[in-house]
Amino acid sequence: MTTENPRPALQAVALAAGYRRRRRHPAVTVLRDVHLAARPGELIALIGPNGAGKSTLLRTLVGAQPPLAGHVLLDGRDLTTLSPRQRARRLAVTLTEPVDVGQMSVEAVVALGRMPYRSWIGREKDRDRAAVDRALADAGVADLRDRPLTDLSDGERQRVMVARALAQEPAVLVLDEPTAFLDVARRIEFAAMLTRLAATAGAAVVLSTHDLGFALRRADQVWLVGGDGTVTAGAPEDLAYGDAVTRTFTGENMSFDDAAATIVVTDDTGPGTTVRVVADGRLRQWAEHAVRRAGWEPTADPCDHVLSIEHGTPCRWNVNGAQGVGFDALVTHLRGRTATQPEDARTG
Ligand SMILES: Nc1ncnc2c1ncn2[C@@H]1O[C@H](COP(=O)(O)OP(=O)(O)OP(=O)(O)O)[C@@H](O)[C@H]1O
Repeated sequence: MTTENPRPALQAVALAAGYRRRRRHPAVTVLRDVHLAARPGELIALIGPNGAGKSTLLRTLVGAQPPLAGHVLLDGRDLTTLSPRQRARRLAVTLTEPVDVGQMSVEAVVALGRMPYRSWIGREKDRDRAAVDRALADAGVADLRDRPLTDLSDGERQRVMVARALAQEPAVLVLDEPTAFLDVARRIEFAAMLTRLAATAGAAVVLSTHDLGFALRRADQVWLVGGDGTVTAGAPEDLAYGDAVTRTFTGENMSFDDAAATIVVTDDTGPGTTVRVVADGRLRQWAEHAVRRAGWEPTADPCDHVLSIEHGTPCRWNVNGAQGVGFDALVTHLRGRTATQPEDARTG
C-alpha cells in the first residue's frame, strides 16, 4: 500500500445499490449510504454472508447496474459520464456471469482485454502482444494459450478471465469471487500475484471472497457487507479486533478464532473435558486438533487426564493408561470418556 494518501482510483459516495422493479413496484434497496474509497496500490477484500449484497455492490461499482442513489467515481469522475472505452482503459472486471466466447482460444480471449487500446482497424501492436504475454504468465495460464476456452476446467477458465482483465492493464481491477474454483496452491499463488500487481503496477484491486482468512491476512482494507444494508470499511485488524467481523459472521455454535483469523465451530455441549497433551511441534498441533474434534479441551497444564503421543504414521497414543494407534481411534476413545470418570478412562 502506498504511504501517502493519493486520490482514490474508485470511490462510492452516498451510494445506494439494488434493483429497480417494473412500474408501480418499489425498487429493492440492498445497500444504502455506502461511502468507500479504493486507492492506487491497495488490495481490498469485500466480504459478507451469502445474499448480503457483495455482487450487487461490485456490479454497481463497475457500472454494470445503475446506482439507486449516489455516485461512483472513477479517478474522480462520475462513471456515468465516461464512454465505455474510457472506462475500459481504467477499469477491468471479471464478474461471476459466464462469458460466451464460442470456440475462441485462451490467447484470443485474453487478447480481448487489449480492445480498449486498439485503433478502429484493431491491429495488434508489440505493446498489446507483450501485455497479453504478461497477463497469461501472471495468471498462470501461459501453457493453456492455444486451448479452446470451452475445454478448460472451471478453475482454469477462471484464471483465463482474470488474465483477460490483467491484459487491460487497468488502474482498477474488480473481481467477483476470483478464487472460488481454485485449489489451495493456486489460491496462494493468486493472492501473491494480486499483492504484486497492487504494489508494483499501483492498481487498486477490489475482490469479493468468502475466504475470511485471506481477507484478513492479505488485504490492505476490508469492506464488510453486514447483511443489514450497511458496508463497513477498515483495516482488517480494526474490523477483527472490534466486533464487526464477529457480529456479521458468528452465531450459534460459531465463534471467531483470533489466532487462526477464521470462524470456528464451537461445541454446543458446554465446556469440554480438559486433557493435558504431551507432544511437540506439529504432532502436538494435530493432537490438539483431534482432541477438540472429540469435544475435549487441550491444555499444557497438569490435570486429571493426560494424553501422551509418539511420532509415527499412524501415531501411538496413551490416555491415562488406555493405549491406541491413530487419530481416528483416539477421537473414538475420547468421545466415549467423560470428565467425571477419570478411573474409567484409566481402564479404557
Ligand atoms: N436481479 C435481482 N433482482 C432483485 N433482487 C436481486 C437480484 N439479484 C440479487 N438480488 C438480491 O439482492 C441481494 C444481494 O444479492 P447478491 O448477489 O449481491 O449477494 P452476495 O453477497 O453477492 O451473495 P453470495 O455470497 O451468495 O454470492 C439478495 O437478497 C438477492 O436475492
